[in-house]
Amino acid sequence: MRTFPFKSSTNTAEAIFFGRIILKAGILGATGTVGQRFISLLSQHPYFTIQVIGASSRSAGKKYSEATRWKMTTPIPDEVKDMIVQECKDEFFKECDVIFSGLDADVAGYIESAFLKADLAVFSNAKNHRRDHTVPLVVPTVNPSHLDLIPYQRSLHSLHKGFIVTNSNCSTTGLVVALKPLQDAFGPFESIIVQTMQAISGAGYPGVASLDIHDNVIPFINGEEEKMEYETLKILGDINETATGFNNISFTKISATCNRVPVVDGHTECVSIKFKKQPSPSIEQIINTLDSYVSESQKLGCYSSPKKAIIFNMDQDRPQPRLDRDNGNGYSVTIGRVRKCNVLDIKFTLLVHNTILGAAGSGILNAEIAYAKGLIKVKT
Ligand SMILES: NC(=O)C1=CN([C@@H]2O[C@H](COP(=O)(O)OP(=O)(O)OC[C@H]3O[C@@H](n4cnc5c(N)ncnc54)[C@H](OP(=O)(O)O)[C@@H]3O)[C@@H](O)[C@H]2O)C=CC1
Ligand SMILES: N[C@@H](CC(=O)OP(=O)(O)O)C(=O)O
Repeated sequence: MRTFPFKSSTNTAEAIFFGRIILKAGILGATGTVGQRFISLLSQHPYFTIQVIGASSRSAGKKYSEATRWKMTTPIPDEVKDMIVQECKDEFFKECDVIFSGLDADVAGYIESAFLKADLAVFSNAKNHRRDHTVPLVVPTVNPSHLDLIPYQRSLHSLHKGFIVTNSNCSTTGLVVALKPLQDAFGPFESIIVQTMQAISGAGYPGVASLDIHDNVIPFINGEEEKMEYETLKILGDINETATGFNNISFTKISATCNRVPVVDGHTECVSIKFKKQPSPSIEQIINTLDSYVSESQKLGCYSSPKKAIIFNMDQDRPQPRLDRDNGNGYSVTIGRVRKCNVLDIKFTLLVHNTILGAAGSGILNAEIAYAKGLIKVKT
């Protein structure tokens, strides 16, 4: 296992001076909501340097500051604002050790496939490759063991260092962080019912029209419920002993209902679950299990890993998006209101930052874990 030698926030030059490993990162879809989050997180990251940024032909050839409509609350990082945006063609990214993709799903499928073919290591946010059984679908604080599929994926495409790893749908991300410790402790679920209240930033920029979302709730997000119902099972499943596929994408019944609400960042989810094994655990056992969960990314000491993957809040009116979305720098899921469910076994409410752990942050933490596991081959 490899570890990054230092854990501080010195700049790139100092890092090279100290002999630290620096991974050259390319960002696809750099001008969008997720792309901006990648830029903001990577520019403060001691082990990555932003090498190339790409977007559509509408943006290519322009300075980043002219091509993007920057919506982060911090300014555009100095090292990026004058960078020229490239077209998303693999030839412009061949010096990169890792590629982070925040591409629109209409184009992510074929662009990411071309990057894979060019032997590049791609961490994608888009939905396109998530259902491929040779592609790890990884939430970094839940199932990093699925990265072990990478050698098999490489062998199928005769690659030396390339692969595609996807992170999951943002609502699914929050849900599986809560479910994973419960499944590990108390066995599989009989059924799961989840209702989401999803932030506007989840729809990208400009996203939902202000006249639709202001003073309103929209009870439909295209394709979201199907994604939650499928991705949860893949993520909670096990890969087989030869790391060539999955053992048990389980038969848990899941029902998701997804709503868009007038919140800027942070998806809230109300979850009810029933365990297969009865009698079900007590509320106290559930709370202790959630509160004491330690993810593999924490054990590996990854730079972006939150100190706690789950932050349990006992207050009766939490979690709330405005108050809790930045917990663990946006990498923790906050859970509260654990109580008995009169229909299933238990119910609770969770909150996940949709563009950090739910998107760019997962890609970055997945890359840190893949590097620690020796799965990223760095150009020397
Ligand atoms: N927002 C969120 O919370 C989450 C989003 N995702 C996924 O991440 C991806 C990006 O989402 P988001 O940032 O919200 O979307 P945006 O619409 O904000 O950004 C889309 C990006 O894709 C680029 N793009 C569009 N068309 C092309 C093209 N033909 N060639 C190259 N680049 C192109 C855009 O470039 P340009 O500016 O030049 O048009 C822009 O950089 C999507 O697949 C989304 O489903 C996943 C989890 C959460
Ligand atoms: N659909 C999510 C964001 C998203 O783009 O998800 P996905 O990566 O699964 O397409 C939302 O609206 O909040």
